[in-house]
Amino acid sequence: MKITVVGAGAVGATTADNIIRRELAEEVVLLDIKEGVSEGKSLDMYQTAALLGFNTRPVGSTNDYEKTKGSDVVVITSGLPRKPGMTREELIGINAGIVKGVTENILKYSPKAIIIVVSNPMDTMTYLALKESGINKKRLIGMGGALDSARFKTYLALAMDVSPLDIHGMVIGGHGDTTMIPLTRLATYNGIPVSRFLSPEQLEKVAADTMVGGATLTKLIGTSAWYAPGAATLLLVESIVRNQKRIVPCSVYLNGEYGQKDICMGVPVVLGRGGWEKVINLRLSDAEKAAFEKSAEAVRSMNGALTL
Ligand SMILES: NC(=O)C1=CN([C@@H]2O[C@H](COP(=O)(O)OP(=O)(O)OC[C@H]3O[C@@H](n4cnc5c(N)ncnc54)[C@H](O)[C@@H]3O)[C@@H](O)[C@H]2O)C=CC1
Ligand SMILES: O=C([O-])CC(=O)C(=O)O
Repeated sequence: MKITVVGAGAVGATTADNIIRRELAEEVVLLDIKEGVSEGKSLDMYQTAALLGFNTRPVGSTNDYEKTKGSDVVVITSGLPRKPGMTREELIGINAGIVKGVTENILKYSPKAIIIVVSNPMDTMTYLALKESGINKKRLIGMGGALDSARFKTYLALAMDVSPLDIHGMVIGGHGDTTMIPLTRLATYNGIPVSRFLSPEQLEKVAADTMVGGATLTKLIGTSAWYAPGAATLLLVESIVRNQKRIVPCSVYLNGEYGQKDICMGVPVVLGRGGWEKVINLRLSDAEKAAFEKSAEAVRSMNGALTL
């Protein structure tokens, strides 16, 4: 097994570090355009092997795609992160060019790779990568819902003062401050609806905090988050590589599912060795359906800004 992570910045390096610690591959290639950075970070990570006890080999590459040859899974994190006060959507101008170029280069050397897109605005970048590459839709997966769901569970756990491990919940829709849909009605505390423990006002606050989860961290840190994004990306990679068939909300190409066509946005999918293997159809309430439609409209209008 060989995995490549493009972009050795905050999210890319954290993702690679998580992957090597879990020994998900023999080799993990970290590629960046900045001279020496991916080589340096890979060597730094490898120096933890003797301390932490793993055998995966991280390899750095300054924009040399030959080194990525034959990768089974590729994670694309290259691109600008937002600054406080910005939306993810404002990154489209620069990141579209980066994601397009990176996808082309990756597929030249790893034509069979499963590609996970992290760069923002993620739903539109996933759509772009799919349209430009023409690869099988099941091999293109956008990471957003895994992170948003982790934030949702964290805020629920904090409000209830319980362990996040006992909370189940999902966020679907677009990965944007106003487009994500925390499914409060379906969230449970080990199978018990969370509405038994929190008031409607408390649940509304949890949902609102979840939606601006990324913006809150960007304001605090000065750039966007990386620990939870790196861990959420690991969840996708692990389910694929180990064929775990986990259900994870991911941005995938919809062709009629959830009433949407020709769009990538977040829905629960089963992840295994084939990529996203099937969409899980939730029975949404009328209000949730309306929120999904509104979210799709916003994502679609962002996609309209692409020159395909
Ligand atoms: N989908 C999600 O849930 C999340 C998405 N993101 C997005 O991920 C992206 C990366 O964020 P950070 O790692 O914090 O940014 P960063 O600035 O720390 O790292 C980005 C890296 O990409 C590299 N890069 C730029 N152009 C490249 C190219 N053509 N080829 C290879 N490498 C290139 C840069 O040199 C830099 O090292 C941003 O677009 C951010 O908005 C971040 C967190 C969560
Ligand atoms: O907030 C951002 O711009 C980065 C991101 O997508 C997230 O952390 O959810």
